[in-house]
Amino acid sequence: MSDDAPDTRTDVDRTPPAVAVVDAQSPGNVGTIARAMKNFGFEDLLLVDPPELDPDGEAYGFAGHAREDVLPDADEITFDHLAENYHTIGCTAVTNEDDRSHTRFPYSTPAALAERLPTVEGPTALVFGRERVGLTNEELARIDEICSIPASAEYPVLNLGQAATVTLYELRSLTLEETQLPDLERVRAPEQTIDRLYDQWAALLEEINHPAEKRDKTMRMLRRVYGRADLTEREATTLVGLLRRATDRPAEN
Ligand SMILES: C[S@@+](CC[C@H](N)C(=O)[O-])C[C@H]1O[C@@H](n2cnc3c(N)ncnc32)[C@H](O)[C@@H]1O
Repeated sequence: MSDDAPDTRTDVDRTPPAVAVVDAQSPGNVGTIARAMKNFGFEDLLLVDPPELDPDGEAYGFAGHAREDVLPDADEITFDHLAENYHTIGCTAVTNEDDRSHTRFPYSTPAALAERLPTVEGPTALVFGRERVGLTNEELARIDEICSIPASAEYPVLNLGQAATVTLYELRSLTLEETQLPDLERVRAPEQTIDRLYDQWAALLEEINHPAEKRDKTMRMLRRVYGRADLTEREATTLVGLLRRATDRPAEN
């Protein structure tokens, strides 16, 4: 963010949640999660009972640029330490059958969590479970709240790497002040350029002897079309140029 750009996010807690993975059975999953963390600005990876992470193996192979920091900086901790020192958010697929249990219910979606997490005090951790069996009921019972990704009712269980990636994407407002995407607002056509476009259209309607009684209606239609089109400056000036050439064109014999 540039120095003079207004920061509308001053109320956001700047400490993003840690990401904890419990008993990740495959090193590749740890690498995938580390990469997603780096993509979406998360830094603190906590590993409970991790597999061996060989620097020449799958974890580092899948981690992309996270092999430089997120992965080597990961902390190995116990589940007890996690439960006792963090506000824990257990990520798990929740289904209709879970609505009477206090283990997986109630839940927040990741999008709802992104809104509410800044109001939670102290260190927080998103907790992901094993690829094969997820988080056990005993582990879920010690977790403070549940987060579940809305997915197909027929098949709501994502694989571990996908679940972490979707969740971190939804929570990116907690970590990223800006993304790589160019600001569309900066390239949008200003009002003066759009006015020039309408002036050129009016000149063209005149040029082609569009019936006088239809001109207002036609101009209204054009304003609606361009209003929906959300033109960039470059698009609008190109159209102005083309219309000007059509208007200036000498009459054909
Ligand atoms: C392949 S799943 C585990 C499947 C296991 N049979 C279960 O039902 O939990 C691996 C991990 O991905 C995460 N996960 C998968 N689907 C999810 C969803 N819809 N919402 C939130 N987390 C999900 C959970 O952390 C889960 O422990």
